[in-house]
Parts: sequence; structure tokens; C-alpha cells
Amino acid sequence: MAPPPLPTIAPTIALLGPGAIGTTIAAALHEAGRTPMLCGRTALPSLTLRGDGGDLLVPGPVRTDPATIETTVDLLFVAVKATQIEAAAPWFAALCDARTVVCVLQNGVEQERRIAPSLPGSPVLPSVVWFPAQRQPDGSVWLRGKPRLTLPQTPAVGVVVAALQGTRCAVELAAAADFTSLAWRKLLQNAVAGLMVLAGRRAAMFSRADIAGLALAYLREGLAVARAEGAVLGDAVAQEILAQFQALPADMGSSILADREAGRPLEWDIRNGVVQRYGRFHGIPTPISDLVVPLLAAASDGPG
Ligand SMILES: NC(=O)C1=CN([C@@H]2O[C@H](COP(=O)(O)OP(=O)(O)OC[C@H]3O[C@@H](n4cnc5c(N)ncnc54)[C@H](OP(=O)(O)O)[C@@H]3O)[C@@H](O)[C@H]2O)C=CC1
Ligand SMILES: CC(C)(CO)C(=O)C(=O)O
Repeated sequence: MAPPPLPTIAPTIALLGPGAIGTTIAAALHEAGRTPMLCGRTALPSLTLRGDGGDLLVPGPVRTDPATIETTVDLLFVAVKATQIEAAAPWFAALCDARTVVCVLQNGVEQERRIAPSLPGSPVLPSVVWFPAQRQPDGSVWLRGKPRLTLPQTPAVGVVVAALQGTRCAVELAAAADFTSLAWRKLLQNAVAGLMVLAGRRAAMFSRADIAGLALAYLREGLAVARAEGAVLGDAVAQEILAQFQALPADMGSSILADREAGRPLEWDIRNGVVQRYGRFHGIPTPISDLVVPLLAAASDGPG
């Protein structure tokens, strides 16, 4: 799809949530001379992205107090977890006004409706984040794939396309209906990654015949819900997603597994609960979700 015309004046850019995905996007922007203001929870002098081409340092500091922000920005990338949106509300109040484009770098098919109540009427651009990145014990981020985003073609998209133009992060635009299908496709991938949390294992577990069978059944359950929500996805998608997991390096994890290993709350509702919730809404049985969702919710939120 043809990109929209690009703005001519350099936008002011901030990035909220300089973790695995946030560091990758901050590094892409910095390499292109568009270093964003970094906003987070942990004060750091800089960020480090590790990739095939070596280390890339993104100058900070990471600011941690929204009260120190003097003016709103043109473009805000949000890369906190979906579970962290509420706690990040003071940042939205400080960084956004009604013309700030807020590009959400998260998983899930509900990005817009979850963040909009925290914003002062700013236009929201959801995204599909396709690449894997892992935070390392030394605080750096290991980029484990080619950075790639899909964005819906909306009036707000131009500023994001301009910001990421010529960077290491590829941007693809999709018409609204195609975006829905792609977002659901990615959601199904995320839902299956929840099985890694329950097993406490990485991608190699998908080489087991029993896990492959369970993943396929779960993917087919999700596919029925996705289609009821308007996604156009063929039957082959279930096998394709399973094959993707089976082709991953054996030690590849998932951001939800990283959260589980670190004892952090899990994005269980936006990645797994969503299939069950929308299934109920459409009258579609979700027996696998009915087992997986309470286990993930309890692993995340306790008690116990
Ligand atoms: N990692 C991956 O490979 C992928 C992740 N995604 C999605 O991208 C989104 C981001 O994930 P990911 O980058 O892995 O997450 P991370 O946990 O690595 O990063 C989250 C960042 O947000 C910061 N943060 C948390 N709470 C606040 C707050 N209240 N105010 C300011 N900053 C805060 C964290 O700070 P601190 O470190 O100090 O806690 C951290 O820097 C998720 O929706 C995930 O599902 C999508 C595709 C791939
Ligand atoms: C990298 C990928 C696709 C793996 O499930 C992901 O979205 C995540 O880790 O959250």
C-alpha cells in the first residue's frame, strides 16, 4: 500500500517503556538521528541493543519522573506492557495532548480501546510487532530478529512512517480489514506462546508430538474466534504458526515467558483471555482456553 505523504518538520518523539521492544525502536530512531526522549520506570544513563551488527548505545538518560516533562510531544511510542498502562497514566498526562500521535508497540487486538481512556483524546495507532527481543541480565536487549511493524493506514500514520523511514525497523501499512486479520494472526501466535509459560519451556517444546497437537487444537479454537471478529484467515494458518514455532532456535522464549521467569505479572488477558472472552461473546466453545486462561491468570496474579 502506498505510504501517505510525509510531514516536512521533524517531529518531537518520546518513547515510554525502554524494555525489549522499546530499546529496539529507540535504537532504530537513534541510528537515523532521531533519538527519542526516553521515559521509564528505572533510571538509566543509556540503553544498549545487542544484535548481529554488534552493540548500539542509545544515549539517555531514561527519565523516570513525569513531573519533569515540560512539554508534550508530536509522537509517543508506547512500549510498556499492556498490564502497565494504568500505572503509566502520569506519563500520558505529561507527554500527550490532543494532537500527539500515540503509537502502541504491544501485543493484542485491543490496544486502542485499552489505552484511549488514559489519553487526552490523542489519536492512537495500534501496531503488530513481529520481531523477538529479549532483555538480558546485564540490562541490555538482545534483538533476535529483523525489526518489523505493521501499522493500519489511518490519517495518523504519516508521522510514524516518517520517524521510522530509513531505519532498521521495516514498516508495512495495511488497510483496516487487513490489519484486523494480521493482528489476529499475531494474537494466535501469542496465545500459543502461553503454553511455554505453563510448561516452563522454550521453543524446543514444540518438537514434541503431544505439544504440537495441543498447539494446533488451541490455534484452531482461536482461529474460529478470530474469524468471528472479522479476521480473514485460512485453515492453513494454524499449521503455519505451529511450523514457525518449530523452526525457532531451541532456546527462543517469548516475552510472556520472560515475565513468568522474572515473577512479573503476565499479559494473560490480552493474549489468552481475549480468545475466551470473544469466544463467549460469539457463542463459540473455547475448551482449551477454559483450561489455559485460569492457569495463566493464577500464575500471574495468585494468590499463593
Ligand atoms: N519482547 C518481545 O519479543 C515482544 C514483545 N511484544 C509486546 O511488546 C510489549 C512490550 O514488551 P517488552 O518490550 O517485552 O516488555 P519489557 O518488560 O521488556 O519492557 C517494558 C518497559 O516498560 C517499563 N515500564 C513498566 N512500567 C512502567 C511505568 N509505569 N512507567 C514507565 N515505564 C514502565 C519497564 O521498566 P522496568 O524495566 O524498569 O520495569 C520496561 O522498560 C508487550 O505488549 C509485549 O507483549 C511484542 C512482540 C515481541
Ligand atoms: C516474539 C513473539 C512473537 C514470540 O511469541 C512475541 O510476540 C512475544 O515474545 O511476545
